Amino acid sequence: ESESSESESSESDIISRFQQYLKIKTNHPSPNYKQSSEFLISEANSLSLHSQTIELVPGKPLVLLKWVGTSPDLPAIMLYSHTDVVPAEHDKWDHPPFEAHLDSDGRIYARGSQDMKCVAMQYLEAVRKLKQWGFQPKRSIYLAFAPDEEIGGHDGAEKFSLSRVFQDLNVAIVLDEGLPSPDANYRAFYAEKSPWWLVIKAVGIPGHGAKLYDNSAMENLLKSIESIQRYRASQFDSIKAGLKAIGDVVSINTVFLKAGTPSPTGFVMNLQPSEAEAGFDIRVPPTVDTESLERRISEEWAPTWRNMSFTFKQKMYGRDASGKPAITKTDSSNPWWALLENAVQEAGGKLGKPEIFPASTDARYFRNLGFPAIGFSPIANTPDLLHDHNEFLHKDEYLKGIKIYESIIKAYASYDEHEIDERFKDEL
Ligand SMILES: CSCC[C@H](NC=O)C(=O)O
Ligand SMILES: [Zn+2]
Ligand SMILES: [Zn+2]
Repeated sequence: ESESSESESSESDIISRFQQYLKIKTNHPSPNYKQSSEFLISEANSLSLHSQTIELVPGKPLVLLKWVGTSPDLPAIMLYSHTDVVPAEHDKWDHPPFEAHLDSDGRIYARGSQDMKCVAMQYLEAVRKLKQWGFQPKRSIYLAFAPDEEIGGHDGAEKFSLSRVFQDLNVAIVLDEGLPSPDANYRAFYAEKSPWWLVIKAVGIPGHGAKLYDNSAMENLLKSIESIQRYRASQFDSIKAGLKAIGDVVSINTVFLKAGTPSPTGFVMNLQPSEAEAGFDIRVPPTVDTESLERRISEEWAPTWRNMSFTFKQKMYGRDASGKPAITKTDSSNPWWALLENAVQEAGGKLGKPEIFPASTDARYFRNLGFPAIGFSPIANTPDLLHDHNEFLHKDEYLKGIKIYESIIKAYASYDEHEIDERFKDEL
């Protein structure tokens, strides 16, 4: 009886630590990084982990923790997470997004419960358990808690990945976030799409709203939008037909439309405007022929002969320094992939087919520098509610994820290529 109440109380401690982190308002546009850093450092102290706060940009701290390995010269393991979260529309949630409400079913509602405060705390809880059991890592393990992923990572992962501090860590493998899986198989990502945020603008002759004439700004912009919608449908159709996965196609969505002549009661209704603009969030898989997409943009979607121009608010290429697609290998040339698959399996889970992440994560900065990076969040049987209202994680799924990380950290920190574990020999 005492045993069961003991394990119950430790489970509630684990959940309440998760809730504490979820309650810290690290939402944009002004994330409270001071509070999150203090919390993470106090967790580190309770685990006797060495901690360091790195402020590559003032007010944007990255907390770096270290568990020293017994063979500290072996390349290290990096357990990476971002501390910031996207904003939440409080009145559209069933439970306030920063109260981490645990409902009677066991669901924990909070902004960041899936993206990705869960992962951050699961790393720490797994380390706590491994330490309690007396496990000693062979490789050193770093835990990095970085700012600003949700706004592009420029003052976080980008600067960190290029810093002397990071280079000196001698990292072998980076683990970063993935996505929830609606079924029982976990999802794992070996690459990601690159963001192209495109704005196209049309100009044209203004005129009376009753007139029919060619080359108005609106007509020119709408022709582009029709063409973009056809392209979007062709990409989406190959997913709907089951021929391709979301990670393998170009996604393009219209995210703003800006046109018309404002009036006190809305817009002037009998005036065809001289300018019209639209914005698109495009995501480009790493192996797509970017030149042909660029040609499509300049020749079909924003051709100068139709009085159009375009700019990019963001444009990245998923390539490494040598120009090759920034892809982490999933074959036998990358032992970390097989180790992950095995470790997940030993903890009673299963990985689905390796995927390309449909959006952006900080992992791209490490992959572009040639480091292997795997996107993985141990969340199965859960709807993907990243950036959505009512983001939640069931406590049992959270607890299961800790076991998954215990297994991964054990396997990763023990892996020594000169002394291959017999169990994995076939797969490696
Ligand atoms: C391109 S920088 C923005 C990064 C952001 N990451 C997660 O959602 C994304 O929109 O993919
Ligand atoms: Zn995220
Ligand atoms: Zn996010």
